[in-house]
Amino acid sequence: MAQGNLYIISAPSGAGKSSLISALLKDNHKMKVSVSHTTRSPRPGEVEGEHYYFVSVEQFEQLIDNDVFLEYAKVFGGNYYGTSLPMIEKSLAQGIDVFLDIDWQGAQQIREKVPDVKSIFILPPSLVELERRLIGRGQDSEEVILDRMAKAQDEMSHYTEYDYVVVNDDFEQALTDIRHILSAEQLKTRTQSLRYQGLITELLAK
Ligand SMILES: Nc1nc2c(ncn2[C@@H]2O[C@H](COP(=O)(O)OP(=O)(O)O)[C@@H](O)[C@H]2O)c(=O)[nH]1
Ligand SMILES: Nc1ncnc2c1ncn2[C@@H]1O[C@H](COP(=O)(O)OP(=O)(O)O)[C@@H](O)[C@H]1O
Repeated sequence: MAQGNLYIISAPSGAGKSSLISALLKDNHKMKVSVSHTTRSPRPGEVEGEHYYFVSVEQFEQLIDNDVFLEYAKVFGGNYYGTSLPMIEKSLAQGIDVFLDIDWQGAQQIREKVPDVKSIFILPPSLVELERRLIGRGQDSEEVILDRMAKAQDEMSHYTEYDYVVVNDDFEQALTDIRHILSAEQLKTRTQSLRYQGLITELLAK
């Protein structure tokens, strides 16, 4: 069976990553989003095991010692965020594409370990609009929003490390751009050779 593709999506907080990923999940496409572990507190409405696995610093450090993480980093407010390996491996082996919503530090670690990972960076149309979206989301205090805005330019300065860049101005357009990326990736020779192994053997038989 063909292996699923591993995708990284990064963006400054508020650029629209989660909204775009949720919309993609509704497409008729075999894909999953990896659920990370974090030491940050849940926001209202966030569900354990759906948005994150919420753990203490001690639990997170135990998981690091047990080599559970494919990557991990401290992202906001000194909180740990990490991607655990077992679920990803299982899904990819079942031919399911897996999306990682992670920051640039995690992306760098994964590129070292999984050279054929595909990465997409989402940019906001402006800093003013980014702040408007963070405020509009209504999930963070003023202090946290200031922290997220301060980190936004640091995150965005890494955009050249990614394979694709999508500007999330018009939501539907950004979604279409990502769908095109997924389609193109599925048509890559390496992926098609695995999917059509039988056909190719038949076509090339003497
Ligand atoms: N390295 C790494 N970053 C992560 C992971 N999970 C989430 N992040 C990143 O942590 C940042 C903050 O996430 P969060 O606090 O949920 O706020 P959000 O920006 O609104 O999604 C985002 O840039 C996420 O992409 C992870 O497992 N590893
Ligand atoms: N293209 C867009 N135009 C206007 N608002 C958007 C757009 N994309 C996302 N949003 C809104 O911006 C806010 C932040 O989006 P979210 O997906 O939570 O960002 P992230 O996951 O990158 O932090 C949400 O309220 C979302 O509905």
